Amino acid sequence: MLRGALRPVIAQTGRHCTISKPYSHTIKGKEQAGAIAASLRRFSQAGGPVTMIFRQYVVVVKVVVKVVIVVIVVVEVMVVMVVEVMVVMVVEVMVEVMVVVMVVMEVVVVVMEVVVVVMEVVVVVEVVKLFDRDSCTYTYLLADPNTKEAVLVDPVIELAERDAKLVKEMGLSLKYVMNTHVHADHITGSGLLKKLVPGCRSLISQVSGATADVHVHHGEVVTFGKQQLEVRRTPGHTYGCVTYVCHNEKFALTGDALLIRGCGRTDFQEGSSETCISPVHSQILSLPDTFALYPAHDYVGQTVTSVAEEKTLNPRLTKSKEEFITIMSNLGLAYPRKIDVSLPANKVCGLYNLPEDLAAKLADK
Ligand SMILES: N[C@@H](CCC(=O)N[C@@H](CSS)C(=O)NCC(=O)O)C(=O)O
Repeated sequence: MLRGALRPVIAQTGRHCTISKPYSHTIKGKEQAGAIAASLRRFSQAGGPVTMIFRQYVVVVKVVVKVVIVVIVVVEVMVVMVVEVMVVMVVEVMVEVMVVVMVVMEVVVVVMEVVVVVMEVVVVVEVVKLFDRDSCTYTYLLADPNTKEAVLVDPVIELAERDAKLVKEMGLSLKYVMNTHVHADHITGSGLLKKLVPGCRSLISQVSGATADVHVHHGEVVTFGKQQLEVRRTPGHTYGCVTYVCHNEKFALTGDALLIRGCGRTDFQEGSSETCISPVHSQILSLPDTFALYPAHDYVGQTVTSVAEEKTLNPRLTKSKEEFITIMSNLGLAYPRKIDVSLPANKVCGLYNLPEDLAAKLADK
């Protein structure tokens, strides 16, 4: 279609024909254009002043169109190439990033696996509970399974051989034989165990006033293998009472300062109901609720409690100081049967003024 292509035809008055306005026609194809051109040519030869420039005009338009098409094709090809190159580069970068992320994740997984294995191997403390039916005393054997180093807390002299046998059977290296306080109801096994298990050392708080190889103070840490027990003063039952806290494994050995649903009596050995309740709250019941609490005695068969339980259910320690003092002055407990032999013996790790059978046992070793 070449609509308007003849507009520039110049029309002037001729001899045979007058074209009074610009010729405007739609030409379809070369044949029609040729026919019109021929008729105009005849008209011109007849004297009509016609200038035919439409052919050139069509040629120019065709060339321009072809150039434009070529340019479009070239641009199209270039754009496709550039896009392809960019897509390839982006995909390559994404693949590389994903590879790096996967490598990092694998490293993190390996590190976490190592941490879990190390924690399993290092952090666990074996707690073995031993019981003396006569005095209702709990003795605790704590061991680091990694290094095999162990400590024995609150042993009873009559059962020292049982404890020494267990230590040997378990292949443990007994570092300390220790007490939470100077006991009034039984003679400690510390002295005899030092003989039965050579190399172990006796340990008690400085403020207890008892002799021992090692004296500890409030805030100090007792170590065995990779394990630690923090020493916390909890006076009240006796002046020298301490609690041993194992933060790693979230438990505490409370001695007689806190018993399950009760607490140690305060009517002898510099005991004091006035000073008892405050340290029990600040040093034991201030631990996280989930901490397990292991007492030195239980008279009704209970074995373990927790901070949460005792904070809410202990019938003595949940009371006000005044109510607590009243309760403690009315316990009506009988004087401990063995107090007269226990106290002097325990002042020297169970090595003084022993009953005949125990003295003989000790002499044999
Ligand atoms: N009957 C026992 C002694 C019982 C006793 O008095 N236990 C003490 C801890 S050992 S000194 C205690 O504090 N008890 C508190 C309680 O509420 O029971 C014996 O004769 O050995």
